[in-house]
Parts: sequence; structure tokens; C-alpha cells
Amino acid sequence: MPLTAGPADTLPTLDNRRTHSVSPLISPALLRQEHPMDAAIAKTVAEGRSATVDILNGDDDRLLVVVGPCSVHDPEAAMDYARRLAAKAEAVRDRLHVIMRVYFEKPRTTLGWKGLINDPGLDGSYAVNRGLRLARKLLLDISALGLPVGCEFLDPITPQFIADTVSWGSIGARTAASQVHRQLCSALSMPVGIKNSTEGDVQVAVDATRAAAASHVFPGINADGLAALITTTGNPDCHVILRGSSAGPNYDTETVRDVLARQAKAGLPQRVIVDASHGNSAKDHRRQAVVAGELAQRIGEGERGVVGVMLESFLEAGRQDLVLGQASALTYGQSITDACLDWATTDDLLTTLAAAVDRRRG
Ligand SMILES: O=C[C@H](O)[C@H](O)COP(=O)(O)O
Ligand SMILES: C=C(OP(=O)(O)O)C(=O)O
Repeated sequence: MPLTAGPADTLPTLDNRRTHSVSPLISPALLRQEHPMDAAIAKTVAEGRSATVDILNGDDDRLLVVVGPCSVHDPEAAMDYARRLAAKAEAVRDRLHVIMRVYFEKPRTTLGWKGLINDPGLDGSYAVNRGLRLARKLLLDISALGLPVGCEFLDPITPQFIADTVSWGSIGARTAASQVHRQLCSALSMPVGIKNSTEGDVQVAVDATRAAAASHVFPGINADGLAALITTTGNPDCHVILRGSSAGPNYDTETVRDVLARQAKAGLPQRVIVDASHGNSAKDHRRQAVVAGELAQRIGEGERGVVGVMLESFLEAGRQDLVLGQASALTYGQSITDACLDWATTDDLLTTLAAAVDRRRG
């Protein structure tokens, strides 16, 4: 029997059938007004970006080091860490360009706490407006120490709220193949590292850097939070991060050489950053020190393809489980996502990496 259209009020509800609620989100412009950029911070951000680009292009022979917690869950502990790192970064600045990992968005394999922007109360209350405010304030406060910051970009609209404060960006292993994220990279004003997949596919990261270098047109939001069509010029400063995989590490010289050859074949600049954590350490923080030590050895012997190293590090070693709603039970300065190196070990590794650059200079 053919279906006939009835009056509008008899139509079934077709929309929002799985939406529980829709609530207001502050606009990027309002957040930027509440937590404004100033001239000193802008200088730190701009110099953080340009030094990174110079290292990526071989015009600065220092080593890029992206180091900091797997995720920020406690702004006070993050500031405590940032003060120590800022002092160390200053002490080795002639050999290392240090950027602090200040990650607010966590891509989960299945489920879990998704970061300070999504759930700043660590209790499942999802106060996203508060999360955005905390994130922007912390990024500005850390940059005000003269320490440039790096973030992973996960949600495609988050950058409008914070990207002006960020000197280096990352696209994670779970989103490297995503067209949405590649388009986003093409718009970002800072250099962006893109990871190999969790299964170990390195070509996906090479392809992503190639896609991000091109111009794209895609829907997004403007500074007022309104729907907008974005046309980008492309980002020539994207690069591959080798993070290992479920199959094991991939920071060996053969894999590095293979990735550099793939970049050359694609007409891309040849450069690689190694993430000492994740698949390269089997998420055992103690292994990160071994990976960084081996990289320091190779760099000291003249390795130039590896232009940077990433370390997951916090005040205390290891990690702890978060029970939602019980944040007060957490150990101060210890990760609630992946296991991190402690500060003392990090300090030693930064000294080791700086000495490796000295040796490479001969
Ligand atoms: O870096 C962080 C984690 O490795 C990533 O977010 C995935 O975490 P999960 O496997 O614990 O969800
Ligand atoms: C999520 C991260 O890493 P990956 O995407 O490599 O798992 C990270 O660096 O925080």
C-alpha cells in the first residue's frame, strides 16, 4: 500500500532521537576576550613556532624536544612542572628547543576520561565551558614563563579557542587517517606532527603530511562560534612522528630511513620526530629512558633524520587510575592516562640529549 503524506503534526520525530540535551557553548571570541594574549606571550608563541620550523627545515641544528605529561588533569601540578621545565629549557636552550606537552584532549581506544576540556571536574559532569577556560588560562600561564606549549588537536572546533597560544601541534595515531584532521592541519598556524597508526602504518602519516600541505575548503566555525566555510592555504610544516605500534617499536634506523625515503618519494621534506612513549615503550615509562638514551647515542654519532624527540613526563613516575568523582584521592603530580617519567629522570635525559647535540656538532 503506497504511503501518503499526512499533516506535519503527525510526522514522526526524525531528529535528535539520541540527543539527551543541547546546551550553550561559549564562543571562541568571548574566551579570547576573557583570557587575552599579550605581547610577551605572543613573542614566546611566535618564536616557539619559528624555531621549530627552522629545526624541521635543517636551518637550526638543535634538537626539538616535546616533553610533558600525557594529559593535564590538575592545572596546579602542570604549572609546578612547567616552572621546573622552563628553568631546564633555559639551561639547555643552545642545544635543545624544548616545548612542553600540554595535552587537554585524549583520544581513547574505547572509553575513558577524555581530558580536562571535556571533563574538568574529573567526575563525569562534563563542564566543557569551564574546561575551555582552564585550558586557555593554563596555556597562557605556561607560555608566560617563556616556555612554548604543544597540544594534540582532536575535536575540530577546539583550535578556535586555544590555537593562538600553541607553538607545536599534534595529530594522534587514531586520527592520522581522518580527512577532517588533515583539513584542520592545513589551517593550523603552527607546525604539526602527525603520528603513525596504532597498528604501525607509517605511510598514513606521510600521506597525512602531504594532504595537510594542500589547500582545502571545509565547514567549521568562526571566532564567534558561527558555522563558516573555511578555505585554507595548506601547512608546509607538518612532519611524521614515529610512535611505535601494537607490533612493537619503530624508532630503529631502518624504519627512520624508510620513512625519509617515503617522504622524498612524495616530494616532502625529510624529517622525523620519535615519540619515546606509546608503542616505542610498550607504555612502560622506564623504557622511555632507554629509547631516549639510544636516540642520544645515534644523534651524538651524527644522526640527522631524527629532528626531535617526544617524552611523556610528569612530577611523579608511572600512572594511577582515576575513579570518576574521586579526584581528591589522586597522588599529586602523577599521570591519570599513560605512565610518565618522573622529573628527576626527565632532567637527566634532557642533559643527555643536549650532550648528544654537542657531540654531533663535533
Ligand atoms: O596517550 C594517551 C593514550 O595512549 C591514548 O589516549 C589512548 O589511551 P587508551 O588506550 O588508554 O584509551
Ligand atoms: C594519544 C597520544 O598518542 P598516540 O596518538 O600516539 O596514541 C598522545 O601522545 O597523547
